[in-house]
Amino acid sequence: MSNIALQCANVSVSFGALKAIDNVNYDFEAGRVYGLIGPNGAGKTTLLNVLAGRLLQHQGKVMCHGEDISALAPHLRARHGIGRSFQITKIYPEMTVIENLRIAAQIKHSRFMPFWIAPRYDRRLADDIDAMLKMTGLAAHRHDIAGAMSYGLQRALELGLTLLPGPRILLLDEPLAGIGHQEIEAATRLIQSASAGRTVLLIEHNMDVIMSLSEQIVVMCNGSVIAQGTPEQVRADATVRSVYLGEDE
Ligand SMILES: Nc1ncnc2c1ncn2[C@@H]1O[C@H](COP(=O)(O)OP(=O)(O)OP(=O)(O)O)[C@@H](O)[C@H]1O
Repeated sequence: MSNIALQCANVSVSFGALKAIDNVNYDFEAGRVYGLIGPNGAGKTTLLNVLAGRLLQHQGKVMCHGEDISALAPHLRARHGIGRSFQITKIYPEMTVIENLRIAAQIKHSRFMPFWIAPRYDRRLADDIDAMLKMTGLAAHRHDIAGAMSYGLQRALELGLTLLPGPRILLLDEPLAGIGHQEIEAATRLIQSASAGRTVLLIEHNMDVIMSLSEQIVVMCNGSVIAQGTPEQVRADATVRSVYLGEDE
């Protein structure tokens, strides 16, 4: 069986005259963490939207474990094990942490449950929620109103909501955006533990974080993949340095 989890085959996206994605071909191997970098407007979020099914108007194909998923909406891609988080936090701010997680757990187990199954069903929900509270470090905040917590904790909760259905493929769009300095380390550790055993595509502008978390870096510019390799290879790549890392380095 192929070890390719996600595949872009000749993917292009146009917004009017602008070619946001220009014939991208890329195979993402199962179980690896990929960092997607590139200057503003390079096409990173657009590519993630194509993979997540939020942008169905594209040319070319998206394959998941060899199956063509190009026409599938996001909730149907979720059934193929694809989970996605956003630049802007998507939680239920008026609810408590545990209420937020309960909704995600209920969606996960949303099959018809006869009443005699209910106690076992409830136990499964409770187990899933407990596991996620532990993983996200939110156990002590379980009864806090989500929207009143620090932004770092809100992002941890959002990642928990994304992880609860058990995705095998995680698409993370700037998971550290807006997080204060003091919370970056904990958030990075959480992403690292969430990545274990999964295929991950990560967009992140914090270079130290993305270089430390990713096994492979994919560099985009003007809608194309212009370089790829390990973080060390990409740091040393002359083209990447001139178009992207140049000024910072
Ligand atoms: N819905 C849209 N309509 C028109 N143009 C769009 C749309 N979405 C993205 N674009 C344009 O497509 C190009 C790629 O945008 P995209 O958001 O994918 O880049 P990015 O690499 O994620 O940038 P950033 O790092 O700033 O988030 C940009 O020029 C952007 O302005």
